[in-house]
Amino acid sequence: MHTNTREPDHPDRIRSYFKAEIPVLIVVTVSGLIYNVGMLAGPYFEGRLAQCLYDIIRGKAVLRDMGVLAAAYVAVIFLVQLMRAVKRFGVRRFANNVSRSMRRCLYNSLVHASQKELAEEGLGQLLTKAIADVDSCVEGMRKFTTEIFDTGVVMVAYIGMLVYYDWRLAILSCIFSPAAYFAADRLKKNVTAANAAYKKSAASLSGQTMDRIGNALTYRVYGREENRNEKYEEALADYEKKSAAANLFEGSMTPLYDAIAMFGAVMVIYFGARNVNGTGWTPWNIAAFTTFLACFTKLAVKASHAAKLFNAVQKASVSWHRIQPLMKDPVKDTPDAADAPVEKASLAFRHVSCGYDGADYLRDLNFTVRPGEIVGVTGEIASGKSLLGKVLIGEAPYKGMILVGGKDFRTLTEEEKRSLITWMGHDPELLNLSIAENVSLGSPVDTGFFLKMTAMDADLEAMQRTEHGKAGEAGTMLSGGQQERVALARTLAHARSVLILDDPFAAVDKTTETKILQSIREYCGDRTILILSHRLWHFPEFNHVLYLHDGTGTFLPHEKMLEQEPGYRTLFREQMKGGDYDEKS
Ligand SMILES: Nc1ncnc2c1ncn2[C@@H]1O[C@H](COP(=O)(O)OP(=O)(O)OP(=O)(O)O)[C@@H](O)[C@H]1O
Repeated sequence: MHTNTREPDHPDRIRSYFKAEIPVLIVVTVSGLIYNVGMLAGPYFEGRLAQCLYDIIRGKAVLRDMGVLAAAYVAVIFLVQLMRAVKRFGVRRFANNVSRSMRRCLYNSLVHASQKELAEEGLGQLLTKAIADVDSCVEGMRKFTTEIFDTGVVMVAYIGMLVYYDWRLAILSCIFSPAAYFAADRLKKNVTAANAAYKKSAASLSGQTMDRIGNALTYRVYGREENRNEKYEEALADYEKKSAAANLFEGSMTPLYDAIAMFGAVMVIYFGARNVNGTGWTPWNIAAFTTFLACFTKLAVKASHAAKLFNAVQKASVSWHRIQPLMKDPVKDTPDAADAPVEKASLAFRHVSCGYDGADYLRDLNFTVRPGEIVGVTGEIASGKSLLGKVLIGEAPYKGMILVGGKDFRTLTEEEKRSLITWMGHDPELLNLSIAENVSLGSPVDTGFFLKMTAMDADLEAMQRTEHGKAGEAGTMLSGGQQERVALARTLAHARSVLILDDPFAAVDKTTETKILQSIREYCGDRTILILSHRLWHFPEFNHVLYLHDGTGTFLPHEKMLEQEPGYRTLFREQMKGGDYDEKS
């Protein structure tokens, strides 16, 4: 959708969101001031009308005076209400714009969050919680902006009016509002706690829902549906309970504040009557009494809103603190990488150690791969092949030094990393688009060429489909091997200087593997290539082998590796006997 809104300069600062909306906030301020100061017209005219009626009865005024007063009243109220509509529209617009900015920021942040982070928290939970927090934060900002005028400005105006009429009675009658505030403050902890519990429960419920949908087949096949249903019902019951508690707290606050604040009304009626009788602090007529009482009643109602505002701001600030770490400057996509020239870049590891959660799974890796070279990386299961790839896309931490094209990897920006390194992981991550769109990702590339490179052209022909056919949700309209080859075509279509392919041939037969590898060699002539694989068929043709074992790596040409590393020798010989390969070729 087209929008004129400015994005906040610092998405992690709440002030920035207000700053980005200054034009809208100016409209809100002007209309808000007119509306709220205009609210005094009500009590003022009501007082004047009551006085006029009294004067008519006593013969001191005529009906026409009443008519003029009433007409002026209606005109002023019309203007005031018009300003109210303008202000409301402005505040809504402000809230919508902020919500859009925050959601965009959140989406960007989640898209760029590390796989590890997402896997640990659970995407469903993270998303639901974060969206609920954005909503509650924006709602707090909206209420704050509204109430600054509808409550703040108008309360000051009403208090000014009360002081003007009788300052002593003003103090006496208003003392009850702070008491309502005090009650609000005492209760805010409960409101916050009930809300936090409600959000946690909502997140857990959506996690369970996603789990139930995503793993439906597994539950059915293994007869665990009943079990899951029970868990789901439990989560649902918990959600209902927490949601009711949160709503109850919020809903019961306002009547309580109103009741406390209304005590002041008793003071106004008692001491006001004395003023009219001439025995109070200030001599009053009927108009003064009516205006004072009307002002006071409106003030009391506003005071209860102030307590509500307090709760909304409190709730918003709790939510804001939770989402603030996700509100980062948006990571910009690289300008079409498929178009940018690919520079030759070597890859060098110098005393690199890496792992997860502070542990070094691999230690002291040292090797250099030059442009045009292919290195086969292998090792036993869970030896750290994928870890090596993850390090090179910034998904796993490392110590030591990695040089890409002579530049320290650590000092590269996200954009620079993406313009140098292309990675293909285990999960094809196909989008629910056409096969061709999955390859191009919007870049003007010859998708047919890359699909041919990965031998997908023959499959499409056999299926009597074209590259413009759908890949299905997460690629489910294709077989596992086909999904992998579409993902490989995508990687090749966007290949930069360094290409890391993590198990690219896991689901293809030997003939196809040979054919694809041949195409890669021809197309990727000057690129630096790392093939992480446990299939060693083509390793003798590679420039070097990196054999991962015992928490470190040996880097040698294949023949030397066979001589020096008995583990590698065994792996290779086992496979050459045909044990690990299908023998379709
Ligand atoms: N996100 C993670 N957090 C913590 N440990 C992890 C994580 N991912 C992998 N590991 C562990 O790191 C080790 C290396 O895993 P990795 O996937 O790199 O091995 P691999 O050689 O590619 O395995 P395979 O041959 O099965 O593909 C394993 O012990 C694994 O359990």
